[in-house]
Amino acid sequence: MSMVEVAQVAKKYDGSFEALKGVDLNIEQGEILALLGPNGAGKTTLISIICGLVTPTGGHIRVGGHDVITDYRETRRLVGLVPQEINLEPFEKVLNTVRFSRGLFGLKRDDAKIEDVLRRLSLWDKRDTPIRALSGGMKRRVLIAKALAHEPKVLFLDEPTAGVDVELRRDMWEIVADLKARGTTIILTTHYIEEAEAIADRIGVINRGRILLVEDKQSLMTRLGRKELRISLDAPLDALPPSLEGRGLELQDGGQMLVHSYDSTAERSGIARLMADLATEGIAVRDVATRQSSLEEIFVNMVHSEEEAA
Ligand SMILES: Nc1ncnc2c1ncn2[C@@H]1O[C@H](COP(=O)(O)OP(=O)(O)OP(=O)(O)O)[C@@H](O)[C@H]1O
Repeated sequence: MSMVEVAQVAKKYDGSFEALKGVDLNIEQGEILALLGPNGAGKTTLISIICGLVTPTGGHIRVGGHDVITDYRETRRLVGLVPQEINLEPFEKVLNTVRFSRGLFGLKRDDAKIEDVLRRLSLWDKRDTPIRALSGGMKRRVLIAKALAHEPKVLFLDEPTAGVDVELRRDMWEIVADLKARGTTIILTTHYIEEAEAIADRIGVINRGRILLVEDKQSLMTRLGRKELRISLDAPLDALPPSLEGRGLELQDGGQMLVHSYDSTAERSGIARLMADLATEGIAVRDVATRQSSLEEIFVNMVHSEEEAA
């Protein structure tokens, strides 16, 4: 059984604008899924629906096997949400803020649990500090602590590192890795492809209310990631010799660079034969380099071709 099951979920705002158009998504227990998508793609709407904060206009959602609408209380206890915006009470102290969040779920007070959460987020020393005296980064940690106070099984992070510095971003990634190690299922939305590349197990791409794909990160990068062999020539070529035509080769930089695109997963890349053919043609090679398309290029191409098709 998947931890989160989303089937044909649709959302129309104001009865007309379709923010989600039949989304299907399953998330397994203990995995980290990154939802990538441009502004307005529907990411926040989707996670708000799964958390039971926004009502869908169609479809079904189950968390831990419970329906989020008919079994609202049960599913609400299973999920924790770290929102995009900082919505904390400025004069409240850190410890009380987090303790209060646990109380909201009707759980009895458990100071040992709260201490554990605060320590894991490096907030224990700040427990008596009022929120307004914390740095922006510390406030983000408090948001995570609040979301973890009732020990949820599934944690949603809505753009956890938007606008934070590099150091805090890396700290956040460590916090997420630690949660995963403890068995928490994590769904995060992000604009940062680097973030998805660094921490996700699977990647979902969403655009204009539709999921374009959901795939294991590694296989996505190998499947869509073309590789290029860039051969710098001793002397520029005006044109490809006829023996090298029709093999996916391209001359660049005024004929100084020969570019061979190939599928890095194929059994034979054709590189050895190409180098031999260059020697036969008397074409001297100065240098060779390879480059692989990043997840960023894959993503931009995918969203771009969908926009063109629309
Ligand atoms: N309460 C609302 N009423 C009307 N339209 C809304 C509402 N909330 C969101 N929308 C619209 O639905 C679309 C999807 O918004 P959503 O916030 O889910 O996107 P997102 O992918 O999270 O974007 P971002 O990355 O900018 O946060 C947008 O066009 C947005 O304007």
